[in-house]
Amino acid sequence: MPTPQQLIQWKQQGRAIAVLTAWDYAIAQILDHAGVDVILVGDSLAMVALGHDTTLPLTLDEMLHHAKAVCRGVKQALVIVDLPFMSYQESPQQAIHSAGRVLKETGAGGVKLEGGHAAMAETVSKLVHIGIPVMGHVGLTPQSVRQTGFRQQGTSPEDKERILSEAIALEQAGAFSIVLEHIPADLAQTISEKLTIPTIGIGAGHHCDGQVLVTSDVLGLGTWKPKFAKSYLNLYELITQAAQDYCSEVRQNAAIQEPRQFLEP
Ligand SMILES: Nc1nc(=O)c2c([nH]1)NC[C@@H]1CN(c3ccc(C(=O)N[C@@H](CCC(=O)O)C(=O)O)cc3)CN21
Ligand SMILES: CC(C)C(=O)C(=O)O
Ligand SMILES: [Mg+2]
Repeated sequence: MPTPQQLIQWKQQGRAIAVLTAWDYAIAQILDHAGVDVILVGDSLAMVALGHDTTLPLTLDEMLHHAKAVCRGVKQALVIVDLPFMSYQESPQQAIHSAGRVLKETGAGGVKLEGGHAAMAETVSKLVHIGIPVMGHVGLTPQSVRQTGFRQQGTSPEDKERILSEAIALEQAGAFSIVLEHIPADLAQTISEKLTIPTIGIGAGHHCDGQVLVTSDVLGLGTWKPKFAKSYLNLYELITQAAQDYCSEVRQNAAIQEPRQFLEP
């Protein structure tokens, strides 16, 4: 199992970090056996597993329920859990309480939270001082969807400057890694070169130190995905075919059995 410290060493060695999301035991077990380095229990599960339109409705208790299931399926990978919207933004104390529950009640190795402004960097620093590994997340931060939509961030010079300074602040606060979501590739490259800790990109080009995708997008399981997400399989079609094959077999067998019932005394 890679430790947060090992991920920093992998960056120095130029070994790329492969991250995928999981929300239940079955998927987590397969990803772990497949050799995925880090399994993220992303709050995107609100959308891909629970059917919400955004990640905002997910509660900490719901996240703990999914994170426990994921951890039962993982033997090798490092498991990181997203802190849900409004389970950490109120105060560093609230963040400590929520991250503490994640580490106490699941087998996870750390938490991820969104944003890199001064107040969030202070929260990260307090979590790290307690001994809780923290992954940062800047660029498109879906918990701010009501402000930004799901649009690409870091397109204006001021925005680029702000996102770079947030990433630096998170590294200085002690984050062991940072997700860069939906920002231009040149900005992601600049940040990756400036930081000692590894960057994990999603829709942020090929110059990051690792990549993350939402597993339902990779598997082609959902009906909607971001334009930057690559599918390696079309599970939607495969499951449809299997379910239809099953239905016709059940109906065929029923058709064979039905006349017999009339023959029985
Ligand atoms: N299935 C799934 N995959 C994800 O990667 C993902 C989620 N869900 N849910 C949480 C966030 C939301 N993410 C998203 C969602 C949409 C776009 C996207 O396609 N943006 C378009 C349209 C933006 C708009 O609404 O105007 C773009 O052109 O940027 C990007 C990232 C990434 N995360
Ligand atoms: C896409 C990743 C980075 C995430 O935060 C999530 O799945 O919730
Ligand atoms: Mg998330």
